[in-house]
Amino acid sequence: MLQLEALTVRFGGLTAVDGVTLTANRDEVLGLVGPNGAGKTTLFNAVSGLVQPSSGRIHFDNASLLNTPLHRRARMGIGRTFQVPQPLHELTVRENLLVAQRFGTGKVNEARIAEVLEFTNLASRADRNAATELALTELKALEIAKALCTDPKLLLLDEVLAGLETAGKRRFMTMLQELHKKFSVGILIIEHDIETISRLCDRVAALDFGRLISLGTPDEVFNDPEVVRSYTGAQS
Ligand SMILES: Nc1ncnc2c1ncn2[C@@H]1O[C@H](COP(=O)(O)OP(=O)(O)OP(=O)(O)O)[C@@H](O)[C@H]1O
Repeated sequence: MLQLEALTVRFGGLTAVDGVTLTANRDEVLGLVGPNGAGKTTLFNAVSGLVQPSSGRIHFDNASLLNTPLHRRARMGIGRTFQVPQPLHELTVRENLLVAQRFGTGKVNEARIAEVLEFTNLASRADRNAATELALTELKALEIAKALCTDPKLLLLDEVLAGLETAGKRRFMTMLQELHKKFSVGILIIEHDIETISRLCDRVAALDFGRLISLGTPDEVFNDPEVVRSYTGAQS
């Protein structure tokens, strides 16, 4: 579904993503890991259209994305969440979903919004102010809900579990597993916690200094000496 071919993103002299070739399929949960600054968010930004690649190709459902503006990519089925939840201030939870859906699909589908509110456990919070009246878990659920109501084929999740305590993390992981099946949406997730990635993901891609250094099952990748070296090197 998503195919990256030798994707490279440079910021001046810095190569943030360096020749990454990778495929993400609709029937899988694919984890993206790597030390801080490895290029994970930049790769997401290139796929969703926030940054322009310096070279390489991005295809989604066999169509090139290189000259495709942000809102068109959303309409093609690419949904994303951000590391820091970004609700629209002054608006309720439901209004946030309406705006996200309008942007992502060009129309409003109230039934889909009701289904998504129910699924993300936000139905009772639908008329609350999104910016001031939600707890962190609810804000994170809203990020997922905003992406889900655009009917995505692929969800890019940027550290959605960060900051949650263990029980909240577990509930959230279950929700992600369920939405993957119920809405048949592929997931590409950035996450630092190895246990979370191991439980959630079918495959893992590891980046270091922008390069793809390992790709395989969670076991294969986390036991790959180059991946171990990239993490221990980053900490020393
Ligand atoms: N807009 C930008 N301009 C200049 N440099 C940038 C920009 N965005 C990212 N970078 C640099 O590109 C590199 C990759 O950053 P990126 O945020 O993609 O890494 P990451 O793997 O997502 O890190 P983290 O796990 O800390 O979120 C870093 O060195 C970062 O400082």
